[in-house]
Amino acid sequence: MEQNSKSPLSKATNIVWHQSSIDREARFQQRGHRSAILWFTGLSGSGKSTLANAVNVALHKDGYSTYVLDGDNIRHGLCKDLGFSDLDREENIRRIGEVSKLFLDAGIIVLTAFVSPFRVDRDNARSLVGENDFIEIYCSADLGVCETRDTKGLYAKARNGDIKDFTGISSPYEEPESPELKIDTGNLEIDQCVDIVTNLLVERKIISKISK
Ligand SMILES: Nc1ncnc2c1ncn2[C@@H]1O[C@H](COP(=O)(O)OS(=O)(=O)O)[C@@H](OP(=O)(O)O)[C@H]1O
Ligand SMILES: Nc1ncnc2c1ncn2[C@@H]1O[C@H](COP(=O)(O)OP(=O)(O)O)[C@@H](O)[C@H]1O
Repeated sequence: MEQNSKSPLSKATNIVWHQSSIDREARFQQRGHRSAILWFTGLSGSGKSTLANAVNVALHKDGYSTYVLDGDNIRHGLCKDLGFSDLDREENIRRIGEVSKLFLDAGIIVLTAFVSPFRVDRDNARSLVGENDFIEIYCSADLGVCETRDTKGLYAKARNGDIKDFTGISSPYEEPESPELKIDTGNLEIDQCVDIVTNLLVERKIISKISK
């Protein structure tokens, strides 16, 4: 199978896809649960990291194999060469999509917490995997709420002009049109948000049950 042969970034020639002898079904049998990508998106301060980490704790406690990829952390390593221009964000999300796909193949429920402001970039990440494997979770909190939280003081800096291209202030956020979940993280308690996510995982038979 050819991979990314049409990507302008692709320099791969004479490369042949190597099929692993252990597939997702085998990992599912061993682990007792399916893998999935839980793609949290929303403004800075909307609660992506908090919710992804709380869901992670709930799943881990029940023995499910999980991993969180968080924007702030990934930008210290894998994506430390990238800034916040539209093109850099596109490349950031492209890499995260590819890494998430590897986690999916490894049988892990991967939770990604990135602003991922552009619809086309999120849709490209979705298109890398099967429709049932990608769960887009829109952490929907008003800009005013996010700005009031401003845990890192970034909104204040963006308003002052000390940070350029800041999402919601000087760079756009394109709301998801039909996410699997839209969660009112501006008003709901974190535990309520966690229940919404874990209930969907049970409903979709990714996990069999979750303890409350
Ligand atoms: N210009 C600008 N715009 C948005 N966010 C900024 C910016 N500069 C720094 N930060 C901090 O970086 C975090 C967002 O990184 P992401 O990798 O999630 O961004 S993106 O998906 O590539 O748009 C984001 O983290 P969260 O607050 O957790 O969302 C910010 O803390
Ligand atoms: N559902 C929620 N209700 C109240 N406060 C929240 C909620 N989710 C997150 N927070 C708080 O909002 C702030 C920003 O959350 P964070 O998870 O860092 O957002 P993001 O990752 O989207 O930037 C933190 O102080 C966090 O404790």
